[in-house]
Amino acid sequence: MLKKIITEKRKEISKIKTKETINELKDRISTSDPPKDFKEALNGKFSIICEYKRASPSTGPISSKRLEESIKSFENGGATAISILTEKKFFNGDIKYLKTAKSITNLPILMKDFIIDEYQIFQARAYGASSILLIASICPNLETFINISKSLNMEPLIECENSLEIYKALENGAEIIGINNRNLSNFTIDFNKTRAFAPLIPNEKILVSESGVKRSEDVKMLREYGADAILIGTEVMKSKNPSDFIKDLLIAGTLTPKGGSPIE
Ligand SMILES: O=P(O)(O)OC[C@@H](O)[C@@H](O)c1c[nH]c2ccccc12
Repeated sequence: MLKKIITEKRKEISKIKTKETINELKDRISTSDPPKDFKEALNGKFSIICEYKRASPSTGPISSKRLEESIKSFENGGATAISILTEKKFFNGDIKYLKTAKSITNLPILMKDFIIDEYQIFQARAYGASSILLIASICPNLETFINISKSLNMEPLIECENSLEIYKALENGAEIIGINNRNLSNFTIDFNKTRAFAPLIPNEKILVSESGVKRSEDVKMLREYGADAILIGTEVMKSKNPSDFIKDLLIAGTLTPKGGSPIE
C-alpha cells in the first residue's frame, strides 16, 4: 500500500509543480506570518494532537464532518495541536484544508502527508502549516529535509519504525520523534512499539505515540511507556462528542506519570 501511495504522490507532485512553482511558494512564504512553535506547544506536559482524517486505506470512509466543526471541537476539548491529513487519493484530504485551518485556529497545525520531495515542505509552509510529518522510511534525504523544515521555522515530526531510524533522526537534529503504533504495510496496531522504542529517545526530546488510541486506558498505557504526546485521528473523528472524549483522554494522560505507574 505504501508503494502505491508513493507512486501516486510522485505523479501528483510533478503535476502540481507546474501549476504552482516552488518560487511562487517561496514568495508567499517571504510575506507570511511566522509559524506557531510546534515543539514549544508540546513541551513540558502531556499533549494530544488531534487529526482531521476523513478516510484511510485501512478503515475506508471515517467521517464527513466539516473541517471547521472538527477543529472547534478539538480546540474545546483541549487539543494541543491539530494534524491535518492532506493526502487526497487515499485519505480524502486536501492541501487547502491547511489554509482554512490556519484562518480559524491559533493552535499549531501539522501537515500530515507522504513527503518525498522538498517541494512539499515549501508547500506546507506556504499553506499555513507549523510543522510537517517526515516518515523516515520514505524520506529520500532525512538530513536535508529536516534542515529545510527547520530553516522555514517548522520543527518536523519524524516518524520512525526502528532503532536505526531513531538514531539517524536524532543525529540529524530531530527534536520530535513519532512512533507509529500502526504498521504501514499491514495496518496492525501494536502499542508495544511505543514501549520498545521509548527508552531510545532522550528525555529532552518529544515522543509522540501515533495511532490506534481508542480509550483512556490506551492513553494511560502509552503514557506509562514514556509518551509525551499522543496523536489520534479515527476515534476522535468518529466520536459523537469529540470535546468530552478529548477531555477524558487528556485527564488520563495528565494523571499518569510519564514512564511511571498510573495513579489509581
Ligand atoms: O486514526 P488513528 O489510528 O488515530 O491514527 C492517527 C495517525 O496516527 C495516523 O493517521 C498516521 C500516523 N502516521 C501516518 C502516516 C501517514 C498517514 C497516516 C498516519
